[in-house]
Amino acid sequence: MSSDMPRGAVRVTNLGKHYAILPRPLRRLWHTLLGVPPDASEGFWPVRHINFSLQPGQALGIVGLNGAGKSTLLQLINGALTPTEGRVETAGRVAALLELGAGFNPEFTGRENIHLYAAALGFTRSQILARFEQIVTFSGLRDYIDRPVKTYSSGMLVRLAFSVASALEPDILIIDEALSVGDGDFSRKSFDRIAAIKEQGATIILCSHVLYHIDLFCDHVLWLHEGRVKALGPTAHVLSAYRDFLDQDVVTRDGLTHPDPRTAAPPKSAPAEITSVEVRLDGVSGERLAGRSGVSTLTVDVGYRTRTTLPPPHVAVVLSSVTGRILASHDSQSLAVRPIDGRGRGRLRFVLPSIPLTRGIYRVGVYLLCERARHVYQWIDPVATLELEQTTTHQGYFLLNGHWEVVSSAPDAMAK
Ligand SMILES: Nc1ncnc2c1ncn2[C@@H]1O[C@H](COP(=O)(O)OP(=O)(O)OP(=O)(O)O)[C@@H](O)[C@H]1O
Repeated sequence: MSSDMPRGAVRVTNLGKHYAILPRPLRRLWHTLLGVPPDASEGFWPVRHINFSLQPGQALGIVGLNGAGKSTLLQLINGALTPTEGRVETAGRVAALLELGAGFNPEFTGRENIHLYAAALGFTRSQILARFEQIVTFSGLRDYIDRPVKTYSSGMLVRLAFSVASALEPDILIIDEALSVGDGDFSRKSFDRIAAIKEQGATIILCSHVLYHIDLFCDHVLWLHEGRVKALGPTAHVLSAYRDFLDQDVVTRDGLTHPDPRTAAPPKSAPAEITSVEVRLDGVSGERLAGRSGVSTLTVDVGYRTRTTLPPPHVAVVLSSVTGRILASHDSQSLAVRPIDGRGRGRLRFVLPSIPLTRGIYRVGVYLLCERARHVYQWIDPVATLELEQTTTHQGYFLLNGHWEVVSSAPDAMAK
């Protein structure tokens, strides 16, 4: 905690964490018996030379491949890990949702853990009691609150951890991916709460492989690569560079990370799911469709089912290159009404006339989103591939909706 910083501010200076690796048993014995610290060459730095600062109310996204050091960095910021070099300064109350249930004592009940967690953040007993009902209600764990948390499923732990962390008016909220582990309905509520906490002026640090969420919530992004800062800056700039990197790396990366699993089944308790998709190009339906650039009409019909108690969801159609880079998307937020029948079923159609893409192969993906288009219930990407032919010589991905005009037929003055 630093006194010269306003509440919600974060300052990270030359931060690094070193882990010793002592592969040979004899050397391990030597270090253990004599207490000799290993030198820096005998190990590795999961993160090093990290510098950034956040003003109150800023939202920083952290991206990077698996093993890039994201979780290590978040744990250092939260104080769960001690830096080997450099320092972290924070001002105000820091709440973190790191690994599943981190910070909970497994032997204690949910109720006891809520009290412990809140007390550690500086709340008095009466302040905790005033918030207790709200925490339990939000978590949906009333029937389990007096059971030891070691009996909770991973989804239940996430619910409890998020409910506590977010109810305690944090000045700084740190979230590590964990929300994707919760079930669909809870994730949906959680994203609304993060948005509300952000609107109240808290600083947010969010690590996620789902770039859509980073794009939605964060104004700045830090891209970690092999423990070092590869880029740090406004979201649009850094995400664009990171997406380029993922595109180039698509072959070697495959299977190592999961920023774009091509098809995501909804969790078992998903409140909404895609029930049917039909993609047509000039009236012909299928998974591999041929058409004409600037001429053909793309139609995508999406059927979905949702709980009748929920507001109707949104649907988005995403067009990507063959490497998976998103070129354009269009969601149903422009539709004021999205009727669902008595069983929660609905169907929407997206129509794209004179498809404005140049010659090439493109993927069509379909996404089902919550009513505010924050939480993704399910996506299928690709659902179809388009192969477009073109008679003109225009280059790039998009056909520009422009035209040429003759300004003058006089000879070019420069030629004189
Ligand atoms: N306690 C530890 N001892 C030794 N190495 C560790 C320890 N914790 C993490 N590491 C290593 O540090 C590196 C960074 O791990 P970290 O979990 O921070 O990456 P990450 O970017 O969060 O990855 P992911 O996206 O898979 O969660 C990895 O190589 C990991 O194996």
